[in-house]
Amino acid sequence: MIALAKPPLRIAIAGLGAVGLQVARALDAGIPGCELVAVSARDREAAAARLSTLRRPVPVLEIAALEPMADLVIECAPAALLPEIAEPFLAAGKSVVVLSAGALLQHEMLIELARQTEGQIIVPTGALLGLDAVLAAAEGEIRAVRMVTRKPVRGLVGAPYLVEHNIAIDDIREPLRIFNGTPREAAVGFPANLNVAVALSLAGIGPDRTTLEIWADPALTRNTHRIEVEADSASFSMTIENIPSENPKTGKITALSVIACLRKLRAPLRVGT
Ligand SMILES: NC(=O)C1=CN([C@@H]2O[C@H](COP(=O)(O)OP(=O)(O)OC[C@H]3O[C@@H](n4cnc5c(N)ncnc54)[C@H](O)[C@@H]3O)[C@@H](O)[C@H]2O)C=CC1
Ligand SMILES: O=C([O-])CC(=O)C(=O)O
Repeated sequence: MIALAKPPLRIAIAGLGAVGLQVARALDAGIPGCELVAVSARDREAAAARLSTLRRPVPVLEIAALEPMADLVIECAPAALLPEIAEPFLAAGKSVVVLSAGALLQHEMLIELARQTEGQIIVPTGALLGLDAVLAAAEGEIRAVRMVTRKPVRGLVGAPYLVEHNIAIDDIREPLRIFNGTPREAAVGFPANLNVAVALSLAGIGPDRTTLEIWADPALTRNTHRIEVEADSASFSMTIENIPSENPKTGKITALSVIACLRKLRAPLRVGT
């Protein structure tokens, strides 16, 4: 006997920028088992105009109005909005896809809330690679995880860490190391830039034992992340060179990672950890 079809997962998107708009378009084009039901945006009129080309336009609502309408929300907004977006969904035992992964470290109560209600926080691989291998290695013993991020100057300007430490990068002619520390420190100093390092640390040995260097490189056009892992099961190193999207801080692959993650939620065949 064939089981009855499940109702589609009702999906809301909070933040209609470089990531949100592309994910909205993909959902509108069709991701099996998923249905876009609403979005939230700062400028609601502009968002409605951007959505008018969808086959099935959806309402643009306040953040607080999303939860009653949806089973899952995709947070792709400025990091400061993470608690406002995630908390109602988690309190109701629902799921949240989190792009502003760095902000999870400042709001660890969200993870505790998900534990209590059996909700779920899903951090997609985003602009990074290899979290499947890092997760597998973490089931054994990981000795070290190192990450080196190199970004074009325009992908870093304005970061609070640079302002606070009076580091001027606009006119540099050579690559300059601007940070050497941990993902926990970077999440505060580079909230719009180093979500990837926090995602890596959550998959591996945590935000205090992972090490991170950030370089501003005037010759680069791509956001480049290199990861090196030493574990009792394997040693591996990986590099990704991200082509920036319409937002120079965000690689094009980020939205595609979210789309792949959504496709996996109801897929008959799941590949990768
Ligand atoms: N985990 C990862 O691998 C990556 C994470 N990110 C993070 O994902 C998030 C989204 O990135 P992008 O789409 O590039 O950013 P974006 O700046 O292009 O879009 C964010 C959108 O949120 C909107 N917004 C602002 N206030 C709002 C409010 N009160 N209600 C609803 N919407 C509001 C803005 O108008 C903007 O359209 C950022 O936090 C970014 O740092 C970005 C790249 C990779
Ligand atoms: O590489 C990118 O495109 C984005 C990035 O570093 C991040 O948000 O963590």
